[in-house]
Amino acid sequence: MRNIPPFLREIWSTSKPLTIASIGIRLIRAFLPIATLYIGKLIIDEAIRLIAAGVPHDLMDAWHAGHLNHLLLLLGLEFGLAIVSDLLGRLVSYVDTLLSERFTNATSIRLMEHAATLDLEDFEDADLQDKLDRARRQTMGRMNLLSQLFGQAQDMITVVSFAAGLIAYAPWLMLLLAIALIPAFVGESHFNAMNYSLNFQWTPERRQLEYLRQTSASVETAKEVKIFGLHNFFIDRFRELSDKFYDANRALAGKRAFWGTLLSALGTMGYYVAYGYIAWRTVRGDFSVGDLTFLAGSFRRLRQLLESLLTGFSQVASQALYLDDLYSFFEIQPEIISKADAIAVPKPIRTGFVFDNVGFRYEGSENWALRHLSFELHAGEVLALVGENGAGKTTLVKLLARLYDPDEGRITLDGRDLRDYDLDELRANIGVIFQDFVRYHMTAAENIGVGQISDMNNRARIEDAARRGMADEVIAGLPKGYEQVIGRRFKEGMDLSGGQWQKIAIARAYMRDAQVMILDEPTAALDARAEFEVFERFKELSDEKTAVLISHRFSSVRMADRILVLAHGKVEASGTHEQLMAQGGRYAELFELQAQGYR
Ligand SMILES: Nc1ncnc2c1ncn2[C@@H]1O[C@H](COP(=O)(O)OP(=O)(O)OP(=O)(O)O)[C@@H](O)[C@H]1O
Repeated sequence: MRNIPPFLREIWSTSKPLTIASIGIRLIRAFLPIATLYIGKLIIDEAIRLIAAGVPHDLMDAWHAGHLNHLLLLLGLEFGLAIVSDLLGRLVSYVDTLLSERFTNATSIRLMEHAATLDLEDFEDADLQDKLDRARRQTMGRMNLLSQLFGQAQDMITVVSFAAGLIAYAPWLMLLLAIALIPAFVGESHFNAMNYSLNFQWTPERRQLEYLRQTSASVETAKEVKIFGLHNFFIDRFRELSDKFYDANRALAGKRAFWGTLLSALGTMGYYVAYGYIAWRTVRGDFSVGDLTFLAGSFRRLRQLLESLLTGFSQVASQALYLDDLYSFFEIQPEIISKADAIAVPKPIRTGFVFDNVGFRYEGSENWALRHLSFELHAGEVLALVGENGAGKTTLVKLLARLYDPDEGRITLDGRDLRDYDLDELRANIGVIFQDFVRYHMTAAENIGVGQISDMNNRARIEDAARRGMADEVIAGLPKGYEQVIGRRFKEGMDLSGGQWQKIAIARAYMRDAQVMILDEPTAALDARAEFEVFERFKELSDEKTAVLISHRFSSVRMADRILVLAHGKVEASGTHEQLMAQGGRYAELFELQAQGYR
C-alpha cells in the first residue's frame, strides 16, 4: 500500500484538471444510489397511501383531482436521477480514459528517460532486463488501477451513505454483514499475493517465451530459421515452456475458484440472515412496506458494495504490489556519472590517453577481459588494434568511451583521470562505431544524422559525412535518396546489403566530427577495395584527430601509425608494421598467415 501515495501523486501531476474532474464526478455519483433507493421507498409508501385513501379508478379523473401530483413528482425525480447517473457514468469513464492514457504515456516516457541514464553494465544484467520487462508491463497494466482506486473511493462513500441509513434502522445488522465478509477478503488477498509471486518467479521464463516468439518469426531471423528449418524447434520449446506456465497458473486459478466460492457463500449467508430479520420486523409492523424495500435494497446493495470493495481492496493491493517493479526500476542508479566538479575535455587534446595498468572484469565473470594493460594513445595518431577473437579490443574501446570504468589501474586523458571529465562532454568528443552498430529503421538521412543529433536537420553536413564515409553512392541508388526509409521493418523500408549498411554507419562516425574517432571493425562486410579506401580516407580525414582502428584485415591495419597487438587482455607488442614484422612475433605470424591465403 506504500506505493499508492506516490502513484496518486503521479496521477495528480499528470493532469490536475482531469484528476479533479474524475474525483468530483465520482463524489456526486457516490450519493446517487442511496438517493435513488430512498425515492423508491417514498414512491412505494405513496402508492400504498393512495390505495388506502381510495383514489378514483380512472387515470384522468385521478390526475385532474390532483391525487397523483406527489407520486408524479417522485417518479420524475427518480427518472432524473437515472438520467444523471447514466450521464455521469459515461463522463467519468471518458475522463478516466483520458487520464489513464496520459498517465501511461507519461510513465513510459519516464521509463525511457530513466533507462537512458543507466550504465551499459546495467543493461547487460539479466536481472535488470527482467525488471525492465516487468516495469514495461506495469505501465500498460496500471491503467485500470487508476479507475479501480477512484472507484473504490466512490464505493466507500456510497457504503457510508447506505450504512448511515441502515444504522438508523438496525445497527447490529451492519456488523453482521461486515464480519461475514472478512473471510472472503482474506482469501482474495492471499490469492492475489500468490498470483503476484507466481508472475514474479516466472519473469525469466516469460522473457524467454517472448524471445522465442520473436526469434521464430521476425525479419531479422526469418532467413536463418527457414534455411535451418528451425520453426518446429522454436515452436516445441515455446510449447513446452508455455505449458509449464499454464499448469502453474491453472493450479492456482483452481484453488482460487474453490476457496473464493466457499468464502463468499459465508457473506451471502450473512445477507439472508439480515433479510429474514427485516422481513420479520415488517410483519410485526415495526417497518412500512416502503421501509422493507428500502432496507432490503440497501442491504443487497451494501453487501454487493462491501464485497466488491473488499475484493477491490485486495486487487488494488495486488496491483500496487506490481508497482513495486516500476518503482524499484526507477530506484536503480547509474554508477558511471560525472563528478560534481567535473572538468571540460581539453580542446584540442594535447598529449592523449594513457592506460595505466588497467584491469577490467565483466560483471559476473571470473575472467579478466583486460589485465595489466598499459599503453599510450597519443594525440593525433592513428592507432590500430589487432588480436585474436576475445583478446579484449572492443572492451578497451568501451573503457575509453567510459561505457565502463576500470576495476584496476586508471585511464588518463592529458594527465587527468577520465572520471574527472564531464561524461557527456567526453562522449561528445569520442565517435565510436562498433562492429554491432545499430541499423536504425529510419531514413538514410536520419541514419547518418544520429551521429550528431544536434545537426540532424543540417542536410549539408549529412551529405558531407555521407561523402566521406562513401555512403553517398549507396544513397544515390535509393529511390527516395536521403529520404528513403531503410531496413525491412516498415512498409516503405528498403533493405541494404551488409556492406552498404556499414558505409552508412561509417558516415555516421564522420557526422560526429569528434576529436577521437574509433572504428571497431565496422568494415568487416566491405569488399577489399572499399575497406582499403575507407581506411585510406580515414587516415587522411583524421589528420587533426586521434583515431583507433580495429580490423582483422592486415592490409588495412598496416596503414596505421602504430599497431598494438593485444593478447589475453594485455599488450603483447606494439610498433609500426615494419617494426612488428621485423620482431617476428604473433603479428608477423598472423600477417603471414593471411598473406599466404592470397598467394
Ligand atoms: N558483455 C560482456 N559480458 C561478459 N563478458 C564479455 C562481454 N563482452 C565481452 N566479454 C568477454 O570479454 C573478453 C574480451 O572481449 P572483447 O569483445 O573485448 O574481444 P575482442 O578482442 O573485441 O574480440 P573480437 O575480435 O571477437 O571482436 C572475451 O573473453 C569475451 O568473452
